Amino acid sequence: MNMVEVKINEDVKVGGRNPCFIIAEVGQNHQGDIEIAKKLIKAAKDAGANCVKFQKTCLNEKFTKKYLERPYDNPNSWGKTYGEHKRHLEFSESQYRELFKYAHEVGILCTASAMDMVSFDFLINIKAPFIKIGSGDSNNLLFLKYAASKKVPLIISTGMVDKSAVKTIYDIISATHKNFCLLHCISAYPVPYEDCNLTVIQDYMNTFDIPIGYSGQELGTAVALAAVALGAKVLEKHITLEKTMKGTDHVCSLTPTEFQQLVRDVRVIENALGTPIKKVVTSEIPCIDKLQKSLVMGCTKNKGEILYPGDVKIKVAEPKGLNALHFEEVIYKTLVYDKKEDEPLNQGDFC
Ligand SMILES: CC(=O)N[C@H](C=O)[C@@H](O)[C@H](O)[C@H](O)COP(=O)(O)O
Ligand SMILES: C=C(OP(=O)(O)O)C(=O)O
Repeated sequence: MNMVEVKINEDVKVGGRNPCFIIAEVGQNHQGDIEIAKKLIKAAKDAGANCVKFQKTCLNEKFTKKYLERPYDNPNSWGKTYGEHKRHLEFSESQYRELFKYAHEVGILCTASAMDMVSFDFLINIKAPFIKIGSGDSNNLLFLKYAASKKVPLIISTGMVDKSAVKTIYDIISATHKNFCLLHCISAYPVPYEDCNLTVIQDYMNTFDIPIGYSGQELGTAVALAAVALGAKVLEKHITLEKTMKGTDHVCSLTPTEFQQLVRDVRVIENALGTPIKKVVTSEIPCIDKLQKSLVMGCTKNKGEILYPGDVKIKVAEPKGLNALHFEEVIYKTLVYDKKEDEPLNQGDFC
């Protein structure tokens, strides 16, 4: 496991031995409604997430005019064209300030993905603690260089590209600073389980000397939990008030209750990962006392007689004899006391 930490602010560090940093991705699940956005901030806080995240886009920077004008005719659309749809989902600068203020009052870190350079500057301006760069920019080398030059903490997703592009992302940012994490991500809504390729997390951990995480768009929490067990130090999952709401991402999002269960289970897993040193632990002592086998006499024998293999048995006994691991050491030794069948055999009973 690499021990490198990323410093989000004075109080929050990601990676190393720190608990997994869990991001509740609101994205555009707020339906363009600031009250829903606030409910989601509160839900993220109540669920135990470390951070709540939005998506900030300057539409003319991210999309071509023609793309914005194309019809967006589907059940998740908030307008006739893609531009109208996206405009409906975009909060203004003052709304962002209100949301950041609300998150501060609620007591949860709040940030957004910068979907373009203008939005990146905007987020720096409103003092986002770190900036997320989503998979939509994993091939945007110009943007990545720009982001690197600003030297703010970054969390970067790597959907839609292959490993060589991920190395390029790493090279671009690390040429300027190392205060960033890479997230394994597959960009499909939802991701079929067989496409999650979670073991990429381990490959990233072996390749890059920065914290590695996972941004999951698959259904449910099982894959995300496995990501943490594999070593993810950042975990991002979408959150929604209701999966049946209109919008592309709701279906692959977690409800507040599911998000709470995810956070709870992540913490259980982290606790349970423990140490790779196999040892007897204190909580096993009652079971050792009750059920661990030890050496006892297989038959009645007298002082001076030799203990042949069939004379020593391994049984659960009370009181206990020697740990059964010592079986070989006892065989062919001579008894120094008379012993009845089933009596424990202890150090000093033979020579
Ligand atoms: C790759 C990327 O940006 N993905 C984002 C993060 O996961 C998504 O939230 C998209 O913004 C969303 O799926 C777009 O949906 P529509 O096109 O219906 O507004
Ligand atoms: C697209 C985003 O993230 P990801 O690629 O991790 O889904 C995002 O944060 O806006």
